[in-house]
Amino acid sequence: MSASLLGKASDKGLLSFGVHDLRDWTYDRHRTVDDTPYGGGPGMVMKPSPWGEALDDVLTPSARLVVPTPSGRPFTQAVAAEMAAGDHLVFACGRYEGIDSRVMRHYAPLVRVDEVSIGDYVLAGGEVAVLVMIEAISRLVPGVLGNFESVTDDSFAPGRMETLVEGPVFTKPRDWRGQAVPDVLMSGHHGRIARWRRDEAFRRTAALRPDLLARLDPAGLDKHDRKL
Ligand SMILES: Nc1cc(-c2ccc3ccn(Cc4ccc(CN5CCCCC5)cc4)c3c2)n[nH]1
Repeated sequence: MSASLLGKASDKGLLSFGVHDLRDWTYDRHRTVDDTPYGGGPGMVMKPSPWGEALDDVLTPSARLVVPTPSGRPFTQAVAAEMAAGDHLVFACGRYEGIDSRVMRHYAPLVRVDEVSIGDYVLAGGEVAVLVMIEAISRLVPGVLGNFESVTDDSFAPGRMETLVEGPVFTKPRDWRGQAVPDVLMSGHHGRIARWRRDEAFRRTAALRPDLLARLDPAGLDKHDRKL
């Protein structure tokens, strides 16, 4: 029995994973996957032919091809939720300076192709970006997370803001190094606790992520509070 989140999901038959080695689709002695860029420039570019052979074997008509790249569409919670609704995701992990652009163009008429960035910084390849996306997507698949609670409310539907706007959290002991847990959380008054958490969440978000605040639906948050 696996201990990991994804291992458990796999054991439960909620998700299945396959990892493929691009070099299995090379046919030269050196198993070449890269070459110099046309037009010059730094580094190497991944050849289109191994990718074409591999993706012809791995893709299915209902698959969605996800290609991490520094300049792609931002990967957000909403994109994660969109991808979690699908039944087959194929992630193409590039290296070097990226994959020959003709590969994405070739598959665009056949399957949904998304070139996606996980942030405005440059990694050495797509693998770590894919791990980030797999974790963010998998936790939104029903049954994968044990505590899938309170996100069923439509104002907190997965992919909305429920995991991006949160207040401070506390657990035992009640006093730690001279800091006490806020009294309201000990009151047992769920209405007051919900309101305090919402206010703290807004306060933290205003301070750290004012850009998110603009997109928040206060009505939704209020509605959520009333539900508690
Ligand atoms: N969010 C995020 C995703 C990635 C990511 C994802 C996948 C791959 C595959 C390779 N790399 C490395 C790399 C390095 C530099 C460039 C830019 N370079 C400029 C000059 C002309 C050619 C292109 C592109 C790719 C990747 C990087 N980084 N950050």
